[in-house]
Amino acid sequence: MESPFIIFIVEDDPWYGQLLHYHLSLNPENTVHLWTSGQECLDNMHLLPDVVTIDFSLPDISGDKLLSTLRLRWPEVPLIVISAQDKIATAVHLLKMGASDYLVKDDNTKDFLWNAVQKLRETNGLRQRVKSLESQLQAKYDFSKIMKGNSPAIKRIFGLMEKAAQTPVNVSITGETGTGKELVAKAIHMNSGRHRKPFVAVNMAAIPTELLESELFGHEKGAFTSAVARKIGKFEEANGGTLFLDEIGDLNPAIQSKLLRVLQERELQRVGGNERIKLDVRLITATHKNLADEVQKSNFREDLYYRIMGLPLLLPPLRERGQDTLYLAKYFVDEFCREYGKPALVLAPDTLDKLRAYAYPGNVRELKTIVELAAVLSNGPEISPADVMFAPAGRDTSFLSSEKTLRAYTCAIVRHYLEKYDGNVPQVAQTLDVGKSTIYKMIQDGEV
Ligand SMILES: Nc1ncnc2c1ncn2[C@@H]1O[C@H](COP(=O)(O)OP(=O)(O)OP(=O)(O)O)[C@@H](O)[C@H]1O
Repeated sequence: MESPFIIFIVEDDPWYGQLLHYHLSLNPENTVHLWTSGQECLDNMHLLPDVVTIDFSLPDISGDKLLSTLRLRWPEVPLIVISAQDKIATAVHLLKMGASDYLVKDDNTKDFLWNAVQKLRETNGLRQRVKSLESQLQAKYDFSKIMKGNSPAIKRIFGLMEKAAQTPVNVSITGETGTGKELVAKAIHMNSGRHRKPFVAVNMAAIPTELLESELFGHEKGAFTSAVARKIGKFEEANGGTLFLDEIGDLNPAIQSKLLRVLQERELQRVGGNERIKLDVRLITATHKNLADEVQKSNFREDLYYRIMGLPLLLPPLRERGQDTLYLAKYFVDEFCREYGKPALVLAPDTLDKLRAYAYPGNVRELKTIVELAAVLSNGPEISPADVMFAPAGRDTSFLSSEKTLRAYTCAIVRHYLEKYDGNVPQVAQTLDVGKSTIYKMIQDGEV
């Protein structure tokens, strides 16, 4: 049940007070209290009224004195002044002191008061809804609630995210596709002092080069042939909040220079415009490339690199997060069942082996897709190895270019064959001409 809307009427004329009390009590959701003096009202403020109506001429405290006391101590509570005087100067004075409304005592007062209370109820309802949605959103972005992981590598990232949320420093996130870069950026924003302001994400690689400048900085009407109206750019959209620039490593040199200037000057001019627009934007960038290498190769401006680097976060690929693969797989299965109202599903031991053996070039995104598909395909309470389907082999074309140690290559090869033969260790051992126990040991040590 909704809590009642508490109304205080402070009125020394008993007949008039009763009239207002009766009228406002017609709505059963209102709880109305009638106080005949200012002191009585102050003594009962612990009841936390949603609105107080004040008669301007009270016996003990003047209306404006009571108004200023209430305003000072309970600034959130709306105050409606009811007065016999129809003087504009008094009304203006009281409204300036913080009264929400000023009503003159006449035959219509009770109806005006009814409407004023009704409006406050609606505003109150909306305010509470906004508050509850805000706290839901906040809870949704609680680091540990959205970013799952137990490995030391990911825990280190959580620690850095915490630090990033507490300061307005720029953040640069590096990680392979699907490692959670956008999730990290959103979580930092939602846990920072800017969480009530916009979070705007732009994928630089997805926007054609010729549109990028106007997309980021906006344009004025007529700036170019197709500019039929003024357009606000992503920087302006994010003003006061956070701008997440994904795939920053793919930026062409001309836009790199413009971006650098905007970041240095903390203001921008829309394309074709003269007005200088001040910016207060927290920048989070992400890339799957090694930006330092790109600087070395002269593909990325060194000055821009240092300007955006801020706090660097290196998201490890899933295959380097040890037991997190299985931890995340179980989490995604539970989430899937909860979301679709399915009875709980478990991953069979062979399925866990199969999931553990795969390299996940698409990282967490790929694991999530695989596990959700497996949950859809499964018959009965257990997800079997046959329900788990990986993308066609041979996707990982970067095999030799990634410059791993010999041991890491060995593990990758064993992982590949375990995947190919559905975790059938004797068959993998036979194909690679190694002992079964070597492979069992690698599985046991979490290497494959
Ligand atoms: N640690 C995690 N816990 C739970 N979900 C995760 C985690 N990491 C990533 N995800 C989920 O994986 C998917 C991919 O994450 P996200 O889009 O943030 O990755 P990305 O690195 O930005 O990818 P890309 O580089 O391809 O844009 C999303 O559905 C995200 O919610």
